[in-house]
Amino acid sequence: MTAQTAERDLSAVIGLEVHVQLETATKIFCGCSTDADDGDGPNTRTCPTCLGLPGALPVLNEGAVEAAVKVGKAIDADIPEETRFHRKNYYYPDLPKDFQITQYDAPVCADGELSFRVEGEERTVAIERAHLEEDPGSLQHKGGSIDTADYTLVDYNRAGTPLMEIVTAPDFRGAGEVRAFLAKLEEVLEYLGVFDSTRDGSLRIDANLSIVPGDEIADDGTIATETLEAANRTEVKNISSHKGAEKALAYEETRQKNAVRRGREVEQETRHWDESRGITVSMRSKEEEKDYRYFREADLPPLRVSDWKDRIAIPELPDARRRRFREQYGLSGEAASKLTSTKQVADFFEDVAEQFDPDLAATWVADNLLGELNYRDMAVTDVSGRLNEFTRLVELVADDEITTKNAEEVVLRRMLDDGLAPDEVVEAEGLGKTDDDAVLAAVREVIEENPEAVADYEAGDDGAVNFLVGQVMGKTGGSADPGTVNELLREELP
Ligand SMILES: Nc1ncnc2c1ncn2[C@@H]1O[C@H](COP(=O)(O)OP(=O)(O)OP(=O)(O)O)[C@@H](O)[C@H]1O
Ligand SMILES: [Mg+2]
Ligand SMILES: [Mg+2]
Repeated sequence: MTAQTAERDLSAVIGLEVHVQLETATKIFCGCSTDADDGDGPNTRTCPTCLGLPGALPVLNEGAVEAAVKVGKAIDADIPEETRFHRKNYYYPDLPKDFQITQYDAPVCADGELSFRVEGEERTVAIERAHLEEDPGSLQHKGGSIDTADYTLVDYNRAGTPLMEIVTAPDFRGAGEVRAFLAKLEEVLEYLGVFDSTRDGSLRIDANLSIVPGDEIADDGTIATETLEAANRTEVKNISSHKGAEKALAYEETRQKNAVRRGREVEQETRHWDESRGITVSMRSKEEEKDYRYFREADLPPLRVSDWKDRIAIPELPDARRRRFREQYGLSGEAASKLTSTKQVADFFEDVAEQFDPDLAATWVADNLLGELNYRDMAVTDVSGRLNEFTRLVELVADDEITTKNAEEVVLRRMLDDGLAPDEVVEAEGLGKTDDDAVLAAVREVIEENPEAVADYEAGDDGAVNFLVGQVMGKTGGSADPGTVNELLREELP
């Protein structure tokens, strides 16, 4: 077999476990703040419960369950009548009580799915389950990374932050698909208001990858369960960015394909993604389920969500909102995508579109505002308190009080750079369109001062008007409307 056929005959199979921090004010089993890093220093947001001291009892945070139910609804999952917590036992310094309270056989969400677009195609990946659990503390490796550090410090401020672990089926066939999926997942979670992507470490990925011979993949892309179970997979733990996941998986795919091609077996193991070196390194052989000695968490009774879940509402999700924007406002697909990129942008646009022609609102929000914000590394959330100022700017343009060019290039920029209100910029820069009398006076002066151009015009040279328009624009400091000047000139010329 040549290397080329071998390449074609092997396919990567990828499944993800995505851990997302749910946005709640307090931790999942105690009243400590979830603000892990508000400047007070390590281990200041802790109590006997999240420190795992003997005898401390967990009390479930209702807000965390509501957030989880919202996620379940957004991914079309089944939310069972009753959900339960289990103890997953393992020894590691980030987990002082030596077990993590998590879910096992009755997770809060099961059998969901998420669709996303990759390279112009719609893909749907199954979500096997999504369950609630507590985040462990965070380790800080000093003098190196996890495998090379001199020593390690532990901070329990993060311990007990509500996490949702979202487990996909092994439905991905490449790292690029994973990246597109993660972007879509984050978008949905942010729309739900249960997640903050700007928070450090708020999304962490365990990426599982195995190599399967291409002829084991059916025409519809499915792979037999026995094949999936038989394939040795590696799990790259704790990747903290989309880009990291993409790179780690691309690396792992190449590494495993090379091993298979050389006739070596891939070890079933847990690996670590070393961001700075751009490689994955072996950490330990993969633990098996029995290693965790799962058993019921007796300190938390089973939770009935059956009637409660119906009262938990979710907002319009990005796909639906994009569709509605196209229909209701007549926007192009591209404009609708841009304007729904975050819930905040979409809300902002709708506030502006309520007051103006949707096309004008779309141009101003999608092109001008987002462009200028992007250039400054700012987000719509940085200006959401200034909606009135922004609508005033659009109003100045709509009412023809300032030119579009000045609005874009002067007013908007100074609003963002100097925090000025639009009327203040117009005043400071003298941008108000010159009133008609002043323009007429300038037109007459220009005709007086340029007898040669006037003669050319009389001789039939229409281009001479353009020259005269330029002269008038110069006299009025660019504030006159060129179309009006043109008309006035033709009226005044002999
Ligand atoms: N052959 C395979 N190749 C790649 N990924 C796979 C394969 N089979 C299963 N997976 C993926 O492995 C993951 C299994 O996650 P799950 O949480 O169920 O178990 P785990 O990793 O053993 O448990 P833990 O939570 O302790 O890490 C899923 O994302 C699944 O899609
Ligand atoms: Mg898991
Ligand atoms: Mg795992």
